[in-house]
Amino acid sequence: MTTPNGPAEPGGTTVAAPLLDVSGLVVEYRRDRESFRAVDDVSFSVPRGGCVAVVGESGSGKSTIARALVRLVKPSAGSMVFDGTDLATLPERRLRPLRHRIQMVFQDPYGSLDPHLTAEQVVAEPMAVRGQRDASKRRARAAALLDQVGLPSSALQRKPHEFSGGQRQRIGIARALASDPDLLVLDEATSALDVSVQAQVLQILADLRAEHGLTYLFISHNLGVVQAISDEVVVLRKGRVVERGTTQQVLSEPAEPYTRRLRRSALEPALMHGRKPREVVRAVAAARSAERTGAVTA
Ligand SMILES: Nc1ncnc2c1ncn2[C@@H]1O[C@H](COP(=O)(O)OP(=O)(O)OP(=O)(O)O)[C@@H](O)[C@H]1O
Repeated sequence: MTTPNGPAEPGGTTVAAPLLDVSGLVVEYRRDRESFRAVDDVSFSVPRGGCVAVVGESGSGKSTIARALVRLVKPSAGSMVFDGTDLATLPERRLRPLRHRIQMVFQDPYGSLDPHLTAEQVVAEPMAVRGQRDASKRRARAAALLDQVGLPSSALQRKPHEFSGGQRQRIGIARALASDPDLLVLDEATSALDVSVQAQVLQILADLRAEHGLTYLFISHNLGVVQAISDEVVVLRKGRVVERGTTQQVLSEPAEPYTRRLRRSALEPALMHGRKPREVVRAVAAARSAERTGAVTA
């Protein structure tokens, strides 16, 4: 028997269906007239309100999974069931009403913000697209969202080039929230930021998740950052999942040599459980700096 939330277990308890269930996903690109599998039989699921990280070296297929989810590329096999609907095979016209529910936040906020619009207009735009005709309501909500990501009201009339990288990323997050998404796909969303700013943005993301019950798919090559934000980790290598589990388990006792290598490059001293995002990110920075200067870290 199933319920709207998922199958009922014997004894009457309900197992909540994941918000996103990716199964046997294959994405191929054409290269030199041949087909190349960038994502090869990948399966994982993201619980409602959870944060699952996809980690792996450059070229392992992380962004391709994100692109497939918003159908910038079409999978050649497998399913991506989002809240009961398989996005992999859905015709475009049926996909359209779902699009606002999955929002991407990219690495380079500058490239994705219209330079001619003010911060307020950038954040208000998705509301107009979704049919909010009342400009004063759009403006009020944009101001509230920018406030939630820690930008002052004096920021409302400024244009993207007048902001720092971290502030621009906050605007990108506020804009994503303006669509009322269920799932945020964060593709290296903090990678371009310096460490203390990265910590602030991670803290904002953690707070927003707690407050709004948002669900995150967090794509990153940085295990320190992943440890700060995610509950579960999927480790990708050459398009295939090599390991998965809770963040604590995978990062503290990686089963695969590949994951151990990734972990070493993220610097083990920084892997300290139970710490707040900003503490972990600072520890990563301190360890990196110590490594550069040859100092020994505890
Ligand atoms: N449009 C494309 N056409 C052909 N090959 C592509 C295309 N986009 C990505 N690839 C290849 O697919 C593989 C996976 O790329 P992808 O960008 O998903 O990796 P990634 O793990 O996100 O890497 P990075 O961390 O460097 O962004 C790589 O070998 C890449 O060169």
